[in-house]
Amino acid sequence: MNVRIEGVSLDVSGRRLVEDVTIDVPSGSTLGVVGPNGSGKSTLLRALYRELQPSTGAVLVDDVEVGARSLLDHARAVAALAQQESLELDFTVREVVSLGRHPHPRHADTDDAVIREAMELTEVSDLAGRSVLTLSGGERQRVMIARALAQATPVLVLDEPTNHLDLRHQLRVVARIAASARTVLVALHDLNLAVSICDQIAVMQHGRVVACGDPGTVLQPALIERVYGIRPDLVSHPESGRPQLLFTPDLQVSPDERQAHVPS
Ligand SMILES: Nc1ncnc2c1ncn2[C@@H]1O[C@H](COP(=O)(O)OP(=O)(O)OP(=O)(O)O)[C@@H](O)[C@H]1O
Repeated sequence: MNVRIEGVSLDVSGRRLVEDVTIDVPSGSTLGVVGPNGSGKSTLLRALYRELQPSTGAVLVDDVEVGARSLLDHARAVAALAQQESLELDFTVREVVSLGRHPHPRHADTDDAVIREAMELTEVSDLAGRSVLTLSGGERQRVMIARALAQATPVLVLDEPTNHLDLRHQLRVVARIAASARTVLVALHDLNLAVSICDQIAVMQHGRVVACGDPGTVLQPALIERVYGIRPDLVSHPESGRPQLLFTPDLQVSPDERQAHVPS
């Protein structure tokens, strides 16, 4: 299913947080949404999973406005991992993942196979019988991703799925989801991961998309410096030839700033 975000503006509590965003996400492709803290990534994605209604414009999934579908039909089309999912119930990992099957008619064999596959991809099968209340941050995050996968939707919205994930899971889990047949919209902070796994990247700043397109073309040092205030060096990956960004930490601290951080 394709996704089209068409002239979308979003207001929350009387404040415009996203302004006039238009992006086409072809069926089966992955869109990375990047940008500094507070640039509007989560707010934009919330319109995809119907937590926010556009003030102007429309979000279309498979050419149908998301608000025009019944909640059940929407849940069969779009699954989402929000940034702050609470998990306070004393459920086992398998029970939480199986919640993803809720929008579908019960079919034990299919449900088992889809749940098993989701748990394998996110590498939580070994945790199946554990209470989610006992999990580490990264383990919980992988369970929440597995729940979204178990919903088996053609469109997947992931808001910072790499939160809490270690290097292996950042590189394996999220990359494998992006490579799947699903249409994926994913907010990411790691620009090198975005370059590696996304078909196109939208860069947000102050609620607007300031650049969108092929990752290698969009993520140029000058644009990154303008948006983030940090200038990276651009190199080619020695094996894939893909562009990679090298960042140098800003270690220059003035004596005054250094003093300000010392507790008295
Ligand atoms: N309910 C709200 N009321 C008022 N302002 C809000 C509300 N929710 C978000 N904002 C503001 O909207 C802006 C965009 O927030 P959003 O969460 O979309 O940013 P983000 O790009 O996802 O940031 P981050 O990288 O920190 O997750 C921020 O300035 C935020 O403070």
